[in-house]
Amino acid sequence: MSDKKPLIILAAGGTGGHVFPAESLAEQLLARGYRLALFTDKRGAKYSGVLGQLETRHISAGSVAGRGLFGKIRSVLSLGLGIFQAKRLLAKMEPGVVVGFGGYPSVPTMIAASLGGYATVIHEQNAVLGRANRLLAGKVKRICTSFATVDHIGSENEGKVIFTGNPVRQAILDKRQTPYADMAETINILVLGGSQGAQVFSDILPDAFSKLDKKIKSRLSVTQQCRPEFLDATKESYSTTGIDHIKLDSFFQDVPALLSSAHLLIARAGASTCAEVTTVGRPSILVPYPHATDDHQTRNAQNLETSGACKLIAQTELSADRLTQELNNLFSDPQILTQMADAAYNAGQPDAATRLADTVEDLIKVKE
Ligand SMILES: CC(=O)N[C@H]1[C@@H](OP(=O)(O)OP(=O)(O)OC[C@H]2O[C@@H](n3ccc(=O)[nH]c3=O)[C@H](O)[C@@H]2O)O[C@H](CO)[C@@H](O)[C@@H]1O
Repeated sequence: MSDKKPLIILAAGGTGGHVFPAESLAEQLLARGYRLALFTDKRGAKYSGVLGQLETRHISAGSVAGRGLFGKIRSVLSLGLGIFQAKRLLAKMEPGVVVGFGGYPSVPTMIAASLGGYATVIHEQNAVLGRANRLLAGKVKRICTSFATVDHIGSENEGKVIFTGNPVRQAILDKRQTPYADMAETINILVLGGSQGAQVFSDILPDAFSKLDKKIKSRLSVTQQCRPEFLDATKESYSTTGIDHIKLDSFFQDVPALLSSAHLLIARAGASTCAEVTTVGRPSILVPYPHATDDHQTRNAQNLETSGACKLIAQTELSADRLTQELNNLFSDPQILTQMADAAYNAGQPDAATRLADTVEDLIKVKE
């Protein structure tokens, strides 16, 4: 048998949520001496970081849920072409394992890989199996999950499930060592709305903060991500609140540092946000984006709520008064926040990338 380690193919593309875990796994596998290739669609052609350095093949892909009859026909044709392209490439490249990260760009490669009898793994970032992964679950060898409980896996697939967690970037992992800070003077509140920002936080938070008990309000320092089109209006709303320390931006580059110094995170419940707040171990109020596919953000947040790490407030129940009440309660007894911070830390999965890499490696060993 040759000493050369087998090639591993990563099938990923689309939004950051599907691409970040692929990046973390790539770093782990390269460090273990594996050769890697990336199969992605045209939109994923230009990745920075480690994925950008991999041998890359473009595979035709189309959303299975294409719109209208014409859209559906085009999607099916793109998918068919993608399966054909992937099948030929796989036969030529002979990978040891093929790993998919959800999203439609991964589907043709994963279908071709399972039809070809290759060892296959999918990783799911949310607490509900996404549509693409649902299509693949019955066909692959392993299903790696980011949460302890995940919907729509199907009882027939339970035996393949490995709870690895959702890998986060190294800068977030580095902050896991920083203890939750005492609120001696300033209370740092960080507000994040996912990668796009969330209008609801611009609409409600200035009012909610302005009504807080005076003793709490005078100590507040708020760092809030806003959608770019609401930056000016949000600034205006804060101008009458009497809160001196307000920092607004449409996207913060230093989330690891901001999260680490936060006493409370108020955020949407996207997969990476949930993974990051638990890795660092900070308490949170999560308001799931109500239109996420299959309401997966609510299920993500429920997983954290069950472990005592967050307070979940549905957007339909979110009002300035409700939030003021929650915040007054939380900040009047800092022990609650400390307990939530501990619970978040305990729910964190800092070894997610390692466990994902172990799962891939184990499949190679099984094959040998
Ligand atoms: C609206 C929507 O459907 N969002 C989905 C999208 O996540 P979406 O990308 O919206 O949200 P996530 O929470 O997964 O990721 C946000 C990322 O942006 C970073 N960040 C955020 C704000 C900022 O100012 N700076 C910054 O760096 C966060 O640290 C995090 O790493 O894909 C996820 C994974 O499938 C899903 O769980 C989400 O439901």
